[in-house]
Amino acid sequence: MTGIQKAACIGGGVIGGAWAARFLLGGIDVSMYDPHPQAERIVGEVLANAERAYAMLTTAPLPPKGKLTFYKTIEEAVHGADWIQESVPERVDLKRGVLTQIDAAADPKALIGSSTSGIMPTELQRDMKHPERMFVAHPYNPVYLLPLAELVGGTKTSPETLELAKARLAPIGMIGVILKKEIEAFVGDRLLEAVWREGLWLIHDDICDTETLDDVIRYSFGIRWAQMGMFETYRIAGGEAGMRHFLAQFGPCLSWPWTKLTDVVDLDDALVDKIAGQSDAQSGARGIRELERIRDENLVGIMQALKGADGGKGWGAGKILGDFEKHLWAKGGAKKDHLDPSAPLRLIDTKVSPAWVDYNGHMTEHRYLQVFGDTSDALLRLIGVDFAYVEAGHSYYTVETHIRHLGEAKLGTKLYATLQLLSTDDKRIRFFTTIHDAETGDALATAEQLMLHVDSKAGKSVAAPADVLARLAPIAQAHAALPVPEGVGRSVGQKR
Ligand SMILES: NC(=O)C1=CN([C@@H]2O[C@H](COP(=O)(O)OP(=O)(O)OC[C@H]3O[C@@H](n4cnc5c(N)ncnc54)[C@H](O)[C@@H]3O)[C@@H](O)[C@H]2O)C=CC1
Ligand SMILES: C[N+](C)(C)CC(=O)CC(=O)[O-]
Repeated sequence: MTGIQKAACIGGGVIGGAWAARFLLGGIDVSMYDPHPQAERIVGEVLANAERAYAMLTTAPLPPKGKLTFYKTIEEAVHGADWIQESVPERVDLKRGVLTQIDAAADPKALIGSSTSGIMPTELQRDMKHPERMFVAHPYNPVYLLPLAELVGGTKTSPETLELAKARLAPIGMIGVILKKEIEAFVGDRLLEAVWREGLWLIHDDICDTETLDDVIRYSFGIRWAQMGMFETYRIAGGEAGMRHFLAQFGPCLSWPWTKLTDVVDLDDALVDKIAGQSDAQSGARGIRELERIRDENLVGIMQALKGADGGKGWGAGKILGDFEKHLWAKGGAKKDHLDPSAPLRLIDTKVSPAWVDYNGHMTEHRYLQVFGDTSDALLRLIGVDFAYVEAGHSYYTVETHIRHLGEAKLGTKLYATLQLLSTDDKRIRFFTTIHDAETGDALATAEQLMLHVDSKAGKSVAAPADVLARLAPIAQAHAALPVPEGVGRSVGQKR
């Protein structure tokens, strides 16, 4: 994948700060320009939340975090950047001025994206000298978690620019969707505005309050939209007769009408007070950063669930997450030259994230199995059993596991896992993994496990190929000389 080498963020508010976090956590250095006196604090807080979210999102090896530098001018900030993202307030005159300044100072080959929620790129690129590399890259909040950027070109944008932008977003876990034509507010905000307009009327007319309205969304079609969107959902709602039947049944309702879509509610002081008051009553007990953290935990949970959907292939945003993780593993997984076979292999470094903690206030039991599984996956990648190998039809399956819990891991505890081979043959790998507290080195849990090499299409065990066995052999040989770890061969309840 062709990635971004250096990014510049012009504007570091809600969206610019979150773009910066997406780039930095993707290993890209970021130059930032924002005249706000507290820009560094604000971006720092967004980045802290983003790091917390990534720790929950994935155990795949993130690249070393990029370096964030604040500059006093746009010219300095864009110097050397190959992706420049403009995220200043939504005013056409301001954006046009800033983009023209960026254009004058940037490398002519740099891509220039605007975060605008609705202004057409043709309007924005009007005064630029190199408008062919300017486009809208409209993201969704929080940019560091939600993968979509709508890519929209203006009349002067070259088609190559949009393709290049799409390719450069993939390595940071994003998906660029190229729109066929430019239109104000693009696709997402057209839909959101329609729903929002209707929501404002429902509050204005005292049909419900803000909390009830949010409940209606989050207990019903909000969850549905997160996984299938609108048309695939409605296809199912048409039953066996599908979309045609759905359109025939519900199409006529469009003209009854059920909505006030074309009327714009007057956001006068009374309505603003009413909405703000109801929103304070609904959510005011929590600060914005706290609400952001709750939102992020929920989004991570949804995305992780979707990653395992469709028989493990991944679905929707979960498929994008799965592809991102494959890319991370391919780039950073198990650095072979750092692994010394004369000791148990240190294969995983991780941290106890909030989603891992149970009602006892410590890491819950299935997360231990997850870390053990991630560790054996790392061993497999080391011996050449990677995603391509599995897709080609062979794999190792775990057939037996015995876990012992020896200590507690609380929220935020840094962990690492070491693996020692106990015995191997052409089909089997028996091994012993220890999860350690990274601060003290103490063993917190151990697992003795057995994996079997399989032909996954035939559904039976077969001998592993010679090249895999050849990579396994030197590790097995070196580990045979190590003392047998305490706990090997223990059964449940057995006395020490
Ligand atoms: N907030 C949201 O949910 C989303 C916003 N957007 C778009 O992102 C853009 C930014 O919006 P937000 O981040 O929400 O606004 P914001 O108000 O949080 O941030 C704007 C930032 O731009 C800075 N700024 C003002 N003039 C500047 C200049 N001349 N040069 C550099 N920085 C300057 C401000 O100091 C502020 O930090 C807008 O175009 C908006 O439509 C896109 C997707 C979602
Ligand atoms: C409210 N908004 C128009 C700025 C929203 C967006 O542009 C996208 C989003 O994150 O909802």
